[in-house]
Amino acid sequence: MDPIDVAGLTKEYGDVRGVDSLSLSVESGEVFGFLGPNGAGKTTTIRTLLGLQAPTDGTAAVLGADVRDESALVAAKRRIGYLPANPAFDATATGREILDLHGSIKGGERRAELLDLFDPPLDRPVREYSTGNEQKLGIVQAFMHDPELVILDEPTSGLDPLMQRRFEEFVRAERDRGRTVFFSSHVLGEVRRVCDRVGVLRNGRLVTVESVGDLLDRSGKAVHARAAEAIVPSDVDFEGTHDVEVHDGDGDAVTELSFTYTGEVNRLLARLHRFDLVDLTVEEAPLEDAFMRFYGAEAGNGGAGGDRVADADDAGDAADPDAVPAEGGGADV
Ligand SMILES: Nc1ncnc2c1ncn2[C@@H]1O[C@H](COP(=O)(O)OP(=O)(O)OP(=O)(O)O)[C@@H](O)[C@H]1O
Repeated sequence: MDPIDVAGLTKEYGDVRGVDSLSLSVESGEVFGFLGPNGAGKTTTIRTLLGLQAPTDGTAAVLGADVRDESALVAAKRRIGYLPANPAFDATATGREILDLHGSIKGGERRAELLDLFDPPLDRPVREYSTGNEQKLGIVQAFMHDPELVILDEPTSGLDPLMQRRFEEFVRAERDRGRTVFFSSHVLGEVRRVCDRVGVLRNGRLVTVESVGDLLDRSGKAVHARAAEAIVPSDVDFEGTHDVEVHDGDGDAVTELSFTYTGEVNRLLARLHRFDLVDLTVEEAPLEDAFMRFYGAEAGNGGAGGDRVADADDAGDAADPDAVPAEGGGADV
């Protein structure tokens, strides 16, 4: 049985369908990215997988435990790490107290190692934490009991670039240790760097599941060339070229040329060989282009230079029942 197995999962909030007939399997030892525009149903799916809300229809199982079977799920969650979208830790507790509590419930054999990597200020109360420090505490909390499966809702939101990269490296190393990681994201760069497969959700429905490699192949190459001769778009109208743009060049170039190419690079070079080129770059096309096709019109704009495809709508999750409680009880974290 796969670590995450979902079939026909539907979650309705009154008239609103948060997730609609979702079927998905996440395989052991893979990093699976869960993407979609704001309101697509990512958090709904994740909270349902953790048993924090009951499905309206369909089935879902994590590490073999049916999410409707409370005792099986409580047992399975000891082997699962979870980071909610907005971790609502007890604001009066220090980071150390929160980790102590979590450790007493689930264990904490990797706590020191994780604190070396992600170093929240442990002796300060969480109410004094910045968003990024709270997120770092959440990451330590999610991984410190060395879970087999880790489910993360936008794990890098609020992290600075150094910490984001550290997190990516850490997740890749976890995958290499055979761990399974499922996380939602709006950040295409991290998805490309870390994930083996991605699923894209839109309006509660899964629109695609594919490997990142296949997505990149389909996205093609971004080609930029500068030529010392006049070139018109029809000159590069050969198989595999898309979105050709031609501009007047400056300096030693007469023409600046750019297009997307989906095909074999050797064939491209053979075709370009006849031009008097002064410069040529062939690089991976931005993944945004592929994702925008799936996201559709309602998606936000990734923006120049950025790799977020839609801004996270931090609506808040203050009443998150999965937050580590302040004191006593709360075995089901
Ligand atoms: N508690 C709730 N009550 C009513 N509607 C809800 C509730 N939670 C989510 N929804 C609705 O369900 C749909 C899916 O929301 P969800 O939060 O799962 O999306 P998301 O993909 O996580 O979005 P984001 O990227 O903005 O975090 C949205 O239409 C949302 O308004």
